[in-house]
Amino acid sequence: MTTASASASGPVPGHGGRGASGPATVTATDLSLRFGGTRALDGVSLRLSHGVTGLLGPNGAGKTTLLRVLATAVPPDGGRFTALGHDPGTPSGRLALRRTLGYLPQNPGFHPDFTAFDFVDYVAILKELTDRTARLGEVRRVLEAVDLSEVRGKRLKRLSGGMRQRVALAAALVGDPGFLVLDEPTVGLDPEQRMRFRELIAQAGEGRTVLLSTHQTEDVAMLCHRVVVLARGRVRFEGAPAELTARAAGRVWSSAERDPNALAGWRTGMGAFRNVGDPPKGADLVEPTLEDGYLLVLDGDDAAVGA
Ligand SMILES: Nc1ncnc2c1ncn2[C@@H]1O[C@H](COP(=O)(O)OP(=O)(O)OP(=O)(O)O)[C@@H](O)[C@H]1O
Repeated sequence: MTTASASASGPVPGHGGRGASGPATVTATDLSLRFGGTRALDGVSLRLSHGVTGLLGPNGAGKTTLLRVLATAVPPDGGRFTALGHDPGTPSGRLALRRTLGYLPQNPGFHPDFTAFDFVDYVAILKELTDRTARLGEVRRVLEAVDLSEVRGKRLKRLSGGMRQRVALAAALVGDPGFLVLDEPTVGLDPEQRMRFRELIAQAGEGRTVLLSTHQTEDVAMLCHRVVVLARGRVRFEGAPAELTARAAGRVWSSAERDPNALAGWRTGMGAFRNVGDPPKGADLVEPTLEDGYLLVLDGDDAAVGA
């Protein structure tokens, strides 16, 4: 298995097999989970393979809940899934899966007085790396992989938000997991940090199954070989990013005023309105983006929230 040990500089790689879809490594069937009257997951079925799959969806779509289920943090009420050949429905399968899982939760819960090294070492201990020499070597390796060797002795409260996100990624990479679950890891990063982070995730996706939840359609366009769109606890789309973009072919147009018949419309930096939906006759059609396809896959209400 390739590890994420390359330098963090340079462009985001179009890593091997980006457009391909290999054999399924994670298969979920009809997953459901309710919180009181809320159906956070309402019959989610999907298949993941090696490489980075993006998970898009508006606020409250169920993304974090799905990631928590797949990371075995919470059991589903219904349905099942297998990951890397393990069935978390059984105690032994759950333990085996946890041993090969890397999870970057939405709020990693850092102890601010830990140094970067101590935090990752603490995670390594929790991940049962019992041989001290091997464990410390692994901590150094993952901190090097995310380009943080130089600040490993700094307390977390003294690191920037972007550095802390990289510490969280390093913690998720401990033990070379086969399945990496990342919940909005690029949130709050500035554009340069986001590019560096995307490269790290792309590297992590080589030879691994990575599921990445994000609100950034550019994250998906730049590093994912597959994309799943979730809304109201259901899968609305599963396929290649180019297929999602293609959904908007002939359905995006520019106009001087907002088109009231458009499903969604917004003013661009150039002052014109960009509309998605069913264009009127003679509309000034423009090239679609993945975001347009995403908005079209969500219907009216969801699109308003998801934009
Ligand atoms: N522990 C909980 N108790 C009650 N309701 C919950 C709980 N966790 C999630 N929910 C509800 O389940 C639904 C899905 O929430 P979830 O956090 O999975 O969405 P999300 O797509 O990750 O949203 P966001 O993009 O805002 O992070 C929401 O309606 C949320 O309020």
